[in-house]
Amino acid sequence: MARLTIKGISKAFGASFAVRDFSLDVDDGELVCLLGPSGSGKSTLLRMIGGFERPSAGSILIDAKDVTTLAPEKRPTGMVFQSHALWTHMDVFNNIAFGLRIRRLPKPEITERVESALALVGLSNYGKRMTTQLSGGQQQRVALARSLVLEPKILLLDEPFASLDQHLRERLREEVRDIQQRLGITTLFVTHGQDEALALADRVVVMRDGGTEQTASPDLIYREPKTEFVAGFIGSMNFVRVKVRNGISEHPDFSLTVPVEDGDLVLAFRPEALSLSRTKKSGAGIVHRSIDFGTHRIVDIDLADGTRLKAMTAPDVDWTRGSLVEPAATAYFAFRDNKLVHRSAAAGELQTDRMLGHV
Ligand SMILES: Nc1ncnc2c1ncn2[C@@H]1O[C@H](COP(=O)(O)OP(=O)(O)OP(=O)(O)O)[C@@H](O)[C@H]1O
Repeated sequence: MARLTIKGISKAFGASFAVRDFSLDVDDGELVCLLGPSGSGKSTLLRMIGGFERPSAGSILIDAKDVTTLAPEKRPTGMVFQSHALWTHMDVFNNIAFGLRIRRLPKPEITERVESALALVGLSNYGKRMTTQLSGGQQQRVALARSLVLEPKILLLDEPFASLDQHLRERLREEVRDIQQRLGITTLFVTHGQDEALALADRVVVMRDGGTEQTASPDLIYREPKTEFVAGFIGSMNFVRVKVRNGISEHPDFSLTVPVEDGDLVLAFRPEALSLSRTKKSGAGIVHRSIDFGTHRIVDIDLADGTRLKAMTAPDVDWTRGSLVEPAATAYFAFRDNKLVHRSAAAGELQTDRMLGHV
């Protein structure tokens, strides 16, 4: 088990920064997901921790030992990349044994450790297969075993399942979570799939432009997004731009009491916090589409100003296309200049698991 401490690291490529003054503490046995849009610096950060990239500033400590300038093989880290890069001229056993041979371990120990790594990833009896004879999912399992066999203190996973289909990705991420918990190995997992991050992580770091936008448990990220960016990035969210005058938002559909200074504001509602009622009033919202997901229904509504909203309703009420509806918000967030300035009391009670993967 190991603790990872990242202190104010930056990485500049020429004049631009891929990572900017990034700090994070990862606890013994914790699994942290780095989540963010393409180009937000996730891979660069992971590569610096693994020793494949030298930081321009800052330091990286593993169990209080400074490893900032150590070569990858001198660090107690194991990294699994998006493309597995297995050796095609070697069988599975030798792919996994390679790192142990370099370390000159005795032969019986190599055999024992490779076999237990194969068992860990569910590939016992695959040792003699050539890697070209494996499916994509099996190849990623071999890549994982190749890292785990070296017993790293810190496991670094850079979108390891990005190239696999959704079903397999879900299965493998469950397996990784299982292995990670069984071994109690401190893990950093890069992804740009929010469902993956929320399903796997003890904590999520939402990255943007090389910095941290928010670090919190998946549940808190969902229920208490600190910025408009995080609110829009995690789960489904509706945004409506309003002007606030005398503490009331001026909007034909969402006239709410918002205890903030007058001025422009962005109101944000989760689909499950939007309730609909039928109306005959012209100028109301119009149902664009309504999809039955069995457990719930997702209804798209167009407002008069062109804004499209998503509402989550009970599955058994059909909102036919073209019906006039009045949306009302039961919970909302209010953002100004990207920062959360107010959250209605009910917003803290939204349920992460109701929404994930559904909208
Ligand atoms: N070797 C390099 N030389 C120059 N610029 C680089 C280099 N590596 C990364 N960058 C830049 O740094 C920024 C962050 O890249 P990085 O790959 O870390 O992002 P990412 O969040 O992992 O993206 P993705 O999700 O697409 O993999 C990008 O703007 C990228 O173009």
